[in-house]
Amino acid sequence: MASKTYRICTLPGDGIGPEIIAEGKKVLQAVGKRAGVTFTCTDALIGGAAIDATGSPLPDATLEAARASDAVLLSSVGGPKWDSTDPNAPRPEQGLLGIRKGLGLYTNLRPVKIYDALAGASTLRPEVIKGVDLVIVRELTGGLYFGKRERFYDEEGAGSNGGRGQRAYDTCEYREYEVERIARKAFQAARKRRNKVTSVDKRNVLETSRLWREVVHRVHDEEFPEIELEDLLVDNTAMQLINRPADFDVVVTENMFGDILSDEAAQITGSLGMLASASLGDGVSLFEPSAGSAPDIAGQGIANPLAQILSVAMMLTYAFGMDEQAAWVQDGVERVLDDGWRTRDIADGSTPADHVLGTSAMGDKVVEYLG
Ligand SMILES: NC(=O)c1ccc[n+]([C@@H]2O[C@H](COP(=O)([O-])OP(=O)(O)OC[C@H]3O[C@@H](n4cnc5c(N)ncnc54)[C@H](O)[C@@H]3O)[C@@H](O)[C@H]2O)c1
Ligand SMILES: CC(C)[C@H](C(=O)O)[C@@H](O)C(=O)O
Ligand SMILES: [Mg+2]
Repeated sequence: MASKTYRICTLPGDGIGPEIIAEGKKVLQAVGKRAGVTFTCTDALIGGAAIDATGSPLPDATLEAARASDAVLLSSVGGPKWDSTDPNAPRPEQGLLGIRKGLGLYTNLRPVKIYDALAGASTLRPEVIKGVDLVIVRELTGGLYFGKRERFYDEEGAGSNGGRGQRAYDTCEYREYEVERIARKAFQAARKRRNKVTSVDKRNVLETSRLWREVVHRVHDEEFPEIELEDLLVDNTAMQLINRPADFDVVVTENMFGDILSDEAAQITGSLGMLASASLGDGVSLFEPSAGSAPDIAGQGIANPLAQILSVAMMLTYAFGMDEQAAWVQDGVERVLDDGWRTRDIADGSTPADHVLGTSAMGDKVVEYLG
């Protein structure tokens, strides 16, 4: 009988993207071989690479290929090469936002977990980060990222240069159903974890936040009364994440707050290079590291591929229901770390030089330790 085949649309993107996605594919192929499943990976263009080749950060062909696949594995986009001063020039990040919107990926899960072996890599004291195991549930297709925006000249906009000056605005908008569905995802996630949700907003200032809090509470009271629900203002959350990170279980918040808080939470683990993410909607899902294209280390073969590899584990769980195989990957990563193998970003003074691996060698190591 022919083995089951899953078609994966792979998007290498820019900077370290092509280097780390190669390691994700390597691990995926090793899992497929052991599980008797075929994974076919087909690359498509996104971000700066797509701008260079086609003029668009998200060519139609890419969105079509993503829609026709069983899952999408993305790396990262962006870099100084495409940082134009022309506000109308295409930006790589538009490709990422476009595919999130195009696939209707309104839920972004960003798990943050401390690996015992990496406790020393964090800038926080070991007793503060002990037991940290939280997930940020970030709303991904609304808010400031997708609101009406404009930049224009007017009299009032003038700076010290006088005359007509520039003026710009972005708008933040949320509809009730958008808050409702992400709240539901957060409570459902909490049911499978420690039954606690922290909802983050800025209700003392923003109307969208007042709507957010109201709707989150309604969904809670009507559908998930057994879950513990805590409200926190976003500025306080930024502080509490550093102060008492182990107290958080599920943190649900709107798009922009989730972007900022997830980088902060990632740093609790010591490196952005460890944080995987899953973007889910009602159709094809997308899996990607939370970090960016790291232009400062691109092309050197030293980037940490573990977030990409852990994104593959999330893909196995969420897209294919292959929990057992996802655990092979997660356990493999954990044992690699337990045995002292590191990439440069998570190495410290006590790491022997022969245990500091490059990107590709780290991918090989995970394959060696699978399961
Ligand atoms: N999902 C995405 O595609 C995504 C996410 C964030 C930023 N970006 C884009 O990436 C570009 C660079 O942004 P930035 O420098 O602010 O953020 P970044 O996440 O690329 O890098 C921040 C720091 O973390 C380090 N880092 C990130 N990933 C790493 C890895 N895998 N291994 C080791 N170190 C790693 C980098 O070297 C850098 O010092 C920008 O164009 C930005 O828009 C893309
Ligand atoms: C690159 C950028 C558009 C993106 C975001 O802000 O969502 C990134 O920072 C992320 O966290 O995935
Ligand atoms: Mg971000």
